[in-house]
Amino acid sequence: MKIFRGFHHPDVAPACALTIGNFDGVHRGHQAMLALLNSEAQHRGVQSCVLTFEPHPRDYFAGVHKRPDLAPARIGTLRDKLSELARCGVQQTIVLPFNEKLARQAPQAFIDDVVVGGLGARYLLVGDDFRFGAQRAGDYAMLDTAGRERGFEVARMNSYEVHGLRVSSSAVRDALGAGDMEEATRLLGRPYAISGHVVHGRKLGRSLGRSAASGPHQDGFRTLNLRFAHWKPAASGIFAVLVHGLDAEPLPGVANLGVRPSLDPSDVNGGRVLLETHCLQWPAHLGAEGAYGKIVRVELLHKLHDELKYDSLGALTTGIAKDCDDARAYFASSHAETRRQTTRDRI
Ligand SMILES: Cc1cc2nc3c(=O)[nH]c(=O)nc-3n(C[C@H](O)[C@H](O)[C@H](O)COP(=O)(O)O)c2cc1C
Ligand SMILES: Nc1ncnc2c1ncn2[C@@H]1O[C@H](COP(=O)(O)OP(=O)(O)OP(=O)(O)O)[C@@H](O)[C@H]1O
Repeated sequence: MKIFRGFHHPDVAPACALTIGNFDGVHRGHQAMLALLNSEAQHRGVQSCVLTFEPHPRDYFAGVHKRPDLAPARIGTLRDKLSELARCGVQQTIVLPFNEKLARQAPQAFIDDVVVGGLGARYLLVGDDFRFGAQRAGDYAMLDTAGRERGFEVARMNSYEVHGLRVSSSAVRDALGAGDMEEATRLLGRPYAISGHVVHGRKLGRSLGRSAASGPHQDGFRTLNLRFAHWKPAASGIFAVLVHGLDAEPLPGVANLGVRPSLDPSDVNGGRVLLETHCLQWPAHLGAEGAYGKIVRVELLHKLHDELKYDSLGALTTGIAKDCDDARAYFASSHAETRRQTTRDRI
């Protein structure tokens, strides 16, 4: 999949079958839409193209109005979105910075500058609730009229539903917020996952478990850390996870997604949202530093509990040791084994 920031680039396809939206999570409704988009693009001999925004428009307005509560919790980072769009077979994605100019652009100007002038849309597919342009004043009827005048076809996608409910990013956010990973999986059509480069933490984890130097924890609770590049993740807490991309088989682990309230907030990652994963069994052949710089995908299969503010490092160590035991118990259950089998081929 080709990715462009903005559409003023010589390699942007001169004509395309287009869809527009935020695509946070790339859920089953989005997937159904993208399948239709791909087949319409193929039929017309043009590229399938997604136009998406970064930041999310509601993040932009939350900033302008100094109302962080208006920002939607984020299901995935831009990296997650782009990798799922590519997996859905999209040929080209344009990431448009959502800024003041776009926020103020009248719907007709958006059609002229972006849809026709910038992207050469021959076919435009939108959802049944799609609105666009300043004040969200543009709608399907306006697009349809413009399409007749400017020579592009406009189609509307019916709501894709699961058990009678429209699948939406908001519904996925609600499921993740409630820690209901089974419901999130149903809506996403895959287990919820976060991917990214393994970055350095402050290497405290390796000494944490050692104070309880016995049993399986004598090497400490080393963690592999991914940054979640948004301040408001839709999910948070402690999870049983599978790590893909390090070894031939996914590695079972236990992870913390959050801001680590028990630690000193002034450290290098203080306040940043991290996904910190402790693999329950670290393959010897990877070596102690074998994960740094690699891109991994961590599936959050089952929530154990919310992040806690422990009052000492000793209490944190005891808490993590219990989380490891609980994750082991989860993986020992037949239910988890089924999930593990079904995710194996998605590295
Ligand atoms: C399974 C697990 C559970 C955790 N739970 C919490 C928690 O409830 N509260 C908290 O403040 N930090 C929690 N942490 C974060 C640890 O404080 C952090 O991973 C540890 O200090 C290592 O940091 P480092 O990777 O920078 O070395 C957890 C970490 C793991 C791996
Ligand atoms: N279940 C669905 N069925 C059909 N089309 C959908 C569905 N969900 C989203 N779409 C369409 O996909 C495009 C991108 O959707 P977008 O990510 O902006 O919205 P969303 O998933 O409804 O998110 P939110 O809940 O935050 O409004 C839009 O045209 C939207 O109408």
